[in-house]
Amino acid sequence: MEVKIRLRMSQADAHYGGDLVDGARMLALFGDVATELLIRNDGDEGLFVAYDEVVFTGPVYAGDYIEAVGRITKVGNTSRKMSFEAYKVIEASRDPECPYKAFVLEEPKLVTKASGTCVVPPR
Ligand SMILES: C[C@H](N)CC(=O)SCCNC(=O)CCNC(=O)[C@H](O)C(C)(C)COP(=O)(O)OP(=O)(O)OC[C@H]1O[C@@H](n2cnc3c(N)ncnc32)[C@H](O)[C@@H]1OP(=O)(O)O
Repeated sequence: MEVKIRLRMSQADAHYGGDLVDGARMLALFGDVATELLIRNDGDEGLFVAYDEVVFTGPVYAGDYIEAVGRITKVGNTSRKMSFEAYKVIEASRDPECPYKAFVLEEPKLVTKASGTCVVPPR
């Protein structure tokens, strides 16, 4: 089972110079993907206990469209190990002369990957 969320990074998501979005924003998306995976798999929102890897592979800017995907990779007693990727699928213009231009990417760009573990109540 795979869960996918797609959304546009708004001006309110810009946190650093040049409208760069905080990397933690991608982790917030992964938290929502994890929650949906747990609801579908276990009927419970669960709790995120730990990430064992987070890699930011490309910048995200206000106006970019991001797809966050995740899946459960290992089922324990109460633990559910998961992997996640975030892809940029539409890129906002970085040209101040053409601020409304945007580009559909032929190939989605991997911007963040991660893996971690959530915990659900025992069955
Ligand atoms: C996804 C959510 N809907 C949204 C969120 O992100 S919630 C926000 C952030 N998370 C929290 O606020 C949770 C805070 N943590 C807790 O409340 C507790 O740590 C916990 C309830 C999540 C776990 O309690 P704890 O007593 O630590 O757990 P254990 O009984 O020791 O272990 C339970 C299973 O989890 C495995 N495990 C524990 N720690 C780790 C770790 N660091 N890395 C990987 N796995 C871990 C442990 O092995 C148990 O697995 P099994 O039951 O044997 O399968």
